Amino acid sequence: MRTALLRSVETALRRGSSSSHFLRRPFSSGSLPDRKVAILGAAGGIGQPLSLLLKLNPLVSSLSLYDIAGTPGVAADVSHINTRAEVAGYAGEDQLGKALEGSDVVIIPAGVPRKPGMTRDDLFNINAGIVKSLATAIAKYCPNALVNIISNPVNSTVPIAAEVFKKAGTYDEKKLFGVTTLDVLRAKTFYAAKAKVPVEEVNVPVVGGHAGITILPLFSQATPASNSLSHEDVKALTKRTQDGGTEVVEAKAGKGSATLSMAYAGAIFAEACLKGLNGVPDIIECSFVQSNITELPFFASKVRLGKNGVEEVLGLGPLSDFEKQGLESLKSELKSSIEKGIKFASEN
Ligand SMILES: NC(=O)c1ccc[n+]([C@@H]2O[C@H](COP(=O)([O-])OP(=O)(O)OC[C@H]3O[C@@H](n4cnc5c(N)ncnc54)[C@H](O)[C@@H]3O)[C@@H](O)[C@H]2O)c1
Ligand SMILES: O=C(O)C[C@H](O)C(=O)O
Repeated sequence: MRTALLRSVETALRRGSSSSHFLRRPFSSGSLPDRKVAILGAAGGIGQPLSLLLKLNPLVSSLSLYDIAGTPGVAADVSHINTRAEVAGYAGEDQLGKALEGSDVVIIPAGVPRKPGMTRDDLFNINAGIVKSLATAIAKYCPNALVNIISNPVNSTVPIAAEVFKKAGTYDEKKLFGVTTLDVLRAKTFYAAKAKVPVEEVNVPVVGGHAGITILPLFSQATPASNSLSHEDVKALTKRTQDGGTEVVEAKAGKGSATLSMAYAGAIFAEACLKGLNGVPDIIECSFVQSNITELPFFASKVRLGKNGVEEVLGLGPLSDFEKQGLESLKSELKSSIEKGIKFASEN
């Protein structure tokens, strides 16, 4: 019974990952290297299911769960699952250093989520300070870790972390990522339903940023290609992908934003980082990173992950006229969100 359940979870997880090795070996770690993953905000709506998914991942040997409160309970709970990762819970700022020391990957889902009617930028006033203080601790305790930022507004929180690391003298642009994987999952899911193709075979790059029109799915590059989609269909799919987060926020009616799908997306992206660190070739995911593929200093696109983090930021590829227009329209909002983050980090 347990085996059958685990098998179906593994199969689902494997299908979701474009790099397709998710949880292939749930119980045997073989000769896998030791890898410590820290989750900051681990007691939250995303943090808890993300902790569970990483506890199931054989690439993780040590799972460090940090939050301002509640993590001893989450850690005790997931630690009873009989998989490789040793779990430790840390609560409160005085334990943050211990939580971070020796981490290979740090994932940050700490901070407040949206309520209906809010934009992601409305979270800036609270979350900017949270990300800044967590980035300061990362610079001190695990400056070589790959950092995966989930906390919104991602278009600003990633530049904030970059500034903090620059000030601390630890910045390595290859190691800082804004997690945009959920945009990709949404684009894949919505496209598969409309184009009537098997969802597990679909790939769609999503570029730009992570808020409203800055989220730009490139359906002209979707595979398998579909010639049954009209221009109106592509416009509607684009809009639904851009509004995917809001769809969940409204459905949750004040109880927060995407948590379960985000945990899954975060687990896929963290696994891609771990595989890259472990030397697995051809690991490609979309992420919001320092970039020179446009004139903007940070931009989401496909990136190749490797032993040092970002090995290569891949270009946009051929765009349809509609996508070219979308790209031009997103630039001013994305630019000002990036500048807002940089300004905050340099003034505070
Ligand atoms: N990148 C994305 O695609 C994406 C998707 C969904 C949600 N998000 C964002 O993720 C964030 C978290 O969402 P959630 O639903 O899990 O929220 P939540 O309120 O359920 O959980 C947030 C957790 O962060 C903790 N926290 C607050 N300050 C902290 C600090 N200084 N150090 C450590 N932990 C701290 C809280 O105690 C809480 O447990 C939000 O900003 C949300 O907008 C991003
Ligand atoms: O929409 C939100 O506020 C959360 C997240 O950014 C998402 O895309 O689900």
